[in-house]
Amino acid sequence: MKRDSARESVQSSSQHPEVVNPQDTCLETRHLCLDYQAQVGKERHRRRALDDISLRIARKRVTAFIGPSGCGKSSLLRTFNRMTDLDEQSRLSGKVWLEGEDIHARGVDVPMLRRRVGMVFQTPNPFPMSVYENVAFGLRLVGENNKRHLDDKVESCLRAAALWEEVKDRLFDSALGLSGGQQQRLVIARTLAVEPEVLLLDEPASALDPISTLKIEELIRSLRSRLTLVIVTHNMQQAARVSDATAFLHEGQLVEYAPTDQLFTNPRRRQTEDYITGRFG
Ligand SMILES: Nc1ncnc2c1ncn2[C@@H]1O[C@H](COP(=O)(O)OP(=O)(O)OP(=O)(O)O)[C@@H](O)[C@H]1O
Repeated sequence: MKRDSARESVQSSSQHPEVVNPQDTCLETRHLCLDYQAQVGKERHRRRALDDISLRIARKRVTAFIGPSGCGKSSLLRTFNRMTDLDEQSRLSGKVWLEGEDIHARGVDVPMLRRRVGMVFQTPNPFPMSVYENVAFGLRLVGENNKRHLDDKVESCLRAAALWEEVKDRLFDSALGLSGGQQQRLVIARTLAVEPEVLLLDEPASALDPISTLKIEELIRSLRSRLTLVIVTHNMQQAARVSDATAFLHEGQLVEYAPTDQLFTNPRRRQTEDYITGRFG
């Protein structure tokens, strides 16, 4: 399909009402573009990482972003808690709403936004302190020092992250002594402690062995009763296993967005089909 015609048809369906109803929407982007400065030899050029992305993310569901390397998956994820602000050279245009609130509106408290929209990265990054203190960290930061409350919260977050049984006898040991998979679940427990509404997961299992990966996938499924999850993954089987809706991106554009079973069994666009059948990417 010619790029222009593909783009036109994508844009005409870019609100994707069939995927997510307005009343079920947690996050929404409209005409979102992200440009950054690329260094080419001695010169700097503006490049586009996200090109006119409009989509809705359903509340208390798992949404996956898939696509070839460099297509903009992580950039899109990072716009949801304004992590893209950290690159002062990049420019964002368009809108992002969280529960109907414009996250770029004047006066938005960005640290509070990042509490509401937590993030977990590819490489587990526990703090160099005990398992207990990792989970209690965010709570202490907001002034919670009551030991009973902290104990209860640490336990409930470790249970929610499916880690309690494995660490209950070593709560005061260093978190750095846990396996990679346990560290990643600990990071998720730490993020849950401040009660985010959204959890962004950027390739959360790609550094883990298959059994740890399975545990993370089970955890993701179990957390959707509690919050909204958005996952970036290179692994299409993983997207198919864990997500309710999947967005396929290519060269910064949203090519197709559909319920996951539909996207993988009956993709509407040729580019999606080529990607999921391994013809490119
Ligand atoms: N601030 C930036 N500076 C330099 N390049 C950037 C910046 N932001 C995005 N890019 C580029 O934009 C493109 C999209 O990047 P992004 O990390 O979002 O892709 P991705 O789909 O997540 O890739 P991967 O699967 O390899 O992680 C890449 O070519 C990346 O190098």
